[in-house]
Order: sequence, then structure tokens, then C-alpha cells
Amino acid sequence: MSGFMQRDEVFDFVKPQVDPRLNIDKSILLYLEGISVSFDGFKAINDLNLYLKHDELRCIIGPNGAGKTTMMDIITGKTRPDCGTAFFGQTIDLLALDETAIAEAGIGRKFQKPTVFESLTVQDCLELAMRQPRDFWSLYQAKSQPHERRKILDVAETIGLQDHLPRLSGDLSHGQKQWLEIGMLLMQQPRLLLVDEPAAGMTHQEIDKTAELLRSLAGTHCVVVVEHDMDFVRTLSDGGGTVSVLHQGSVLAEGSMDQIQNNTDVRRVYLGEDN
Ligand SMILES: Nc1ncnc2c1ncn2[C@@H]1O[C@H](COP(=O)(O)OP(=O)(O)OP(=O)(O)O)[C@@H](O)[C@H]1O
Repeated sequence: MSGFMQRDEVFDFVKPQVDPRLNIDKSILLYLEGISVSFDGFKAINDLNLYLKHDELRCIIGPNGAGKTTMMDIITGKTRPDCGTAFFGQTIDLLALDETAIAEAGIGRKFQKPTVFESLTVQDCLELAMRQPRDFWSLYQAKSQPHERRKILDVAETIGLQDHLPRLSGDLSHGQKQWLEIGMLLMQQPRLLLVDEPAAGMTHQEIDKTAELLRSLAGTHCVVVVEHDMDFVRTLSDGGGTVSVLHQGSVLAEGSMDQIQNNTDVRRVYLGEDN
């Protein structure tokens, strides 16, 4: 039998593509430099500089209105900055791409509320995510290939839902839905994962599992978590993660959770202490 007919083999041409233009020779996956954006004269992002390594877990904290969501919107192409540069690796100019092209280049975003397809099974949700944006109906028309099934199983195992593949996603717990949505992002093989307040509304046990999942993804991905829950941030950043504090649209401080909690500027503006 020719190699072409050996269906168990994963051929390069059927593997989801990581953008061939992505160059992370310097280990930096995301460069944001001198970014500013104003809404009706109000500077939501103000000369922001942020550098993310290709394999790190970065927590972004900051008071309400600090610019966290706007920063994510700029990275994903939802909001265009007034000035500055945003590069994915050394070669991909994010400001030259639209939202779809940015997602295809390898940036996945998970919003706070889970948005899984409640009437589909976990298996189908993962399969659909792998096939997007090609064709929703391909899910029903084409039988999945062995390499696709393997990938679904791998991801299901990563997110701890390997025993729930036949279940309707609408029947999952809130935490499981959040993990499924992370799994759906993983099916598209992103290099950068932007995750907005994943712990909100979860039980303690689910929070611990989520921290474990996100930490396990760093190393092979860059994971950025925007979070208000400081206990969760501490758990996430234990073991070397960096925390960046946004304030008035700029990075006020960066470091380990201990460094951040002892930083006088942070205590003053973020925790509301005078000194
Ligand atoms: N489309 C918009 N039009 C006008 N103002 C906006 C717009 N988007 C954001 N802002 C303002 O920009 C500032 C930063 O908002 P942003 O949502 O990025 O902050 P945040 O740090 O995510 O806050 P939160 O923690 O409350 O979600 C806020 O003052 C907000 O009101």
C-alpha cells in the first residue's frame, strides 16, 4: 500500500498549520510597544509596552478600567490602536491583520463566559473547533480521520474530559464548560492563549483544576490570564510565573506575585493604600 493510503499516518498537509511566518528565535512571542488608544479623548491604553515569552504563563491584573480588556482587544485585532507596534514573533505585524487572520496566525482568545455549543456533545464541539472556520456542516458530512480522533482524545485528556466525550456539553458543569472551551481553542493549535477570568463562578475544586490546566499549557504555549481573583493569581504564578499590573493603560509593575504585593506603587494605586 502506498504511504498516501496509510490513513493512520499523520501527513504534514493535514496537520493544522502553525503560521510558517512565525519567528520566535528570540523566545519572545508577543511584542507590544508604545501602544496607545483613546476613546472619545480618554486614553484607555497609554504608551503600553509588554513582552511575552513563547512558553510563559503571564497573569495580568489591575483595577477596573485599567485597560486589560482593551489590551486583549488590540492583540486580537478587535480594537485598532492609535499608535504603537504589535508583533507576533519577530515577523508578524498584528496591526496589518484582521481578527480572522490573527486567530489563524495562532492567537486564541477565551472570553469569561463559556460559549460551547450546548446541543452538541463534547466530542462534536472539539471536532467542530478543529474544522472551523472551514465549514460547520463538514462536521456532519465527513467522518473524522484517525489522526483527528487522536487529536480530539489528546485534547480531551488535557482538559480532563476524556470520560465525557459523548455527553451533551449543555449538561456539563460550569467548570467543565470552561475547560471544554479551552479545549476547543487548543484544537486550533494556538501559540498564544488569552484567557479572561477563567475562575469566575467556579467551585474551589474546579479553580484548582483550572490552575493546573493553565500551568500545564504554559511551556508549549504562551498563556495570558486576565484575572481579578488574587488567590487564583497566586496559585497560577507559583513556580515562576510573572504578574503584570496594568494601571491607567500602562504597565505599572511586573514581577513575581510576592514582588507585586510588596511593590509600593502597586499598593498605592491598586490596593488603595497611601504608602
Ligand atoms: N469602546 C469603548 N468606548 C469608550 N470607552 C471605552 C471603550 N472600551 C473601553 N473603554 C474605557 O476604557 C477604559 C479601559 O477599559 P477596559 O475594559 O479595557 O478595562 P479593564 O481593565 O478590562 O476593566 P475591568 O477589570 O473592569 O474589565 C475604561 O475606562 C473603559 O470605560
